Amino acid sequence: MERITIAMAKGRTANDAITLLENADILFSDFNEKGRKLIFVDDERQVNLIFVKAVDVPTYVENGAADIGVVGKDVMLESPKDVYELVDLGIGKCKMSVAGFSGTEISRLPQLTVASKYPNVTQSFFDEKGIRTKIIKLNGSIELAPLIGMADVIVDIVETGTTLKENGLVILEDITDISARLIVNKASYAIKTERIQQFVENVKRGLGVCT
Ligand SMILES: Nc1ncnc2c1ncn2[C@@H]1O[C@H](COP(=O)(O)OP(=O)(O)OP(=O)(O)O)[C@@H](O)[C@H]1O
Ligand SMILES: O=P(O)(O)OC[C@H]1O[C@H](OP(=O)(O)OP(=O)(O)O)[C@H](O)[C@@H]1O
Repeated sequence: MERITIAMAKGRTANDAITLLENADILFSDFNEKGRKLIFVDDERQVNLIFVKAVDVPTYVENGAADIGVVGKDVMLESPKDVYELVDLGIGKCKMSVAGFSGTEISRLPQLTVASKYPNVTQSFFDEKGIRTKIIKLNGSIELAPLIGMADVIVDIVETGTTLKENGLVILEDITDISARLIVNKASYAIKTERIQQFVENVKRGLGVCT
């Protein structure tokens, strides 16, 4: 049997992703969410699991360092990669939204300053609306930007809405729903077709998705 390598993030989606693999009969008995181990090997089923930063998952898959990846749709939208996106895994559900102070009229401003971790998605979204923007790329604590006057609005992930609420912000417009996707390296899919198709079928069966 050919060995396959799966890349995923050891962040908030890791536990659900591990459960998905378990449902597909792939077990990493020594996995511990609090541990710092970055690579796990299942010799019986010929699967390696590597933990990388969420935004790097598609890079590992595109370059063939991993055959398969589990990654948020937000990451794929921001930096599209030349990979196959095969399954919506239905975990890591959240949405990407424009948020700001209640009553902010986006289209009234001559130029909108937007803070975001997602500058490319932000640019396309406002370009499509014909709204001129200045985009400030941040890597975290995005909700702070309107509070200190650095941006008029933000584009960020909203899950429970707690972060917005606790900072006195509201959703002004939703951009898109987000969930984790299973992505596959194109060459791996060509070379290890049966092995990868079998893996994908097992994952889908574990998800309860009809194939
Ligand atoms: N509340 C949330 N905030 C951010 N991402 C969320 C949330 N809920 C689900 N997600 C999904 O989980 C992924 C983020 O996972 P993770 O926490 O590992 O990455 P991260 O926020 O970039 O963390 P880090 O910068 O610490 O690596 C996102 O790409 C998104 O698809
Ligand atoms: O709607 P909620 O459930 O409150 O979740 C949304 C928040 O979670 C994420 O931040 P994260 O925890 O990744 O922190 P950071 O971006 O500030 O690093 C995201 O950027 C929002 O700030």
